[in-house]
Amino acid sequence: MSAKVYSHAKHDDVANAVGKHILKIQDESLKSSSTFKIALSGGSLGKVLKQCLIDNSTIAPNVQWDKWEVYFSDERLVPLDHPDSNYGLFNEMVLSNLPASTTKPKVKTIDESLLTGKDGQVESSSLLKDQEIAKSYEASLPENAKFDLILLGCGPDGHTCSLFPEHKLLQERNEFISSINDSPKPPPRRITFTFPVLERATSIAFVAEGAGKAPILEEIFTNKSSKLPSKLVNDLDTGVEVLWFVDDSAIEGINVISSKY
Ligand SMILES: O=C1O[C@H](COP(=O)(O)O)[C@@H](O)[C@H](O)[C@H]1O
Repeated sequence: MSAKVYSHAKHDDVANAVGKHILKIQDESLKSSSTFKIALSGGSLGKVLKQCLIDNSTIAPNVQWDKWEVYFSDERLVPLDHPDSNYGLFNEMVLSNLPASTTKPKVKTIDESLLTGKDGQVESSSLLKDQEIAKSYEASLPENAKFDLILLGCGPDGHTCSLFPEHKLLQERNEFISSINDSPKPPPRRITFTFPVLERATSIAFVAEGAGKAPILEEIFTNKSSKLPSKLVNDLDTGVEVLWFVDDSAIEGINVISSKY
């Protein structure tokens, strides 16, 4: 299945399209399950999520928050209230803006207690500690690490989750969640979904906006032999649907077929 690209001129329309897709997969998933299992990313996605899930008066009332199980496709190994935390971003943008009467979703975060030493201070990097955090997060994943929807970002270097170009984690086949302590983008200590999790998903949706993303999108969509992590997601042949939600500036001048969602 090849990746489909949905492009809109304005940021608001991109956010609206992302929101419509989330509702579509939510509704389909809830026909056969009591919960909707979604994984989120950090970075620029936070703003998009606020716009579609909180501010959009057509979409917001149809989000069945009480049935959502929220995970993170990658997480930075920092306290949950640290500005670098992907959970922290989601909390700031979305959770903290939910009306008080709304039943909150179940949100699976890293076990923050594993970050700190006996004195309560965040411990400096330790491979074993980071592996323990990854194992503990893996234990909280849905059965068979199967997600209904995974929302991804694409960094200007083509990374997605915390899977970076040419990093050995691109080959990981034994773990669903791996730790990385040499992330080229700060902070260096993170945990991340691996390809076996991405392969099992029902739907994967990238969100990438701005002219700054155009050079990397050009490589992803026009260089057939590229091994960039986001391109490897496009190439998955496990039946997972892969969609891209972009603005026109992110694909300007690129030979890629796009439509409106
Ligand atoms: O470090 C990260 O970066 C990617 C891409 O972020 P963006 O701001 O360029 O959209 C993000 O998807 C990932 O979750 C995050 O940890």
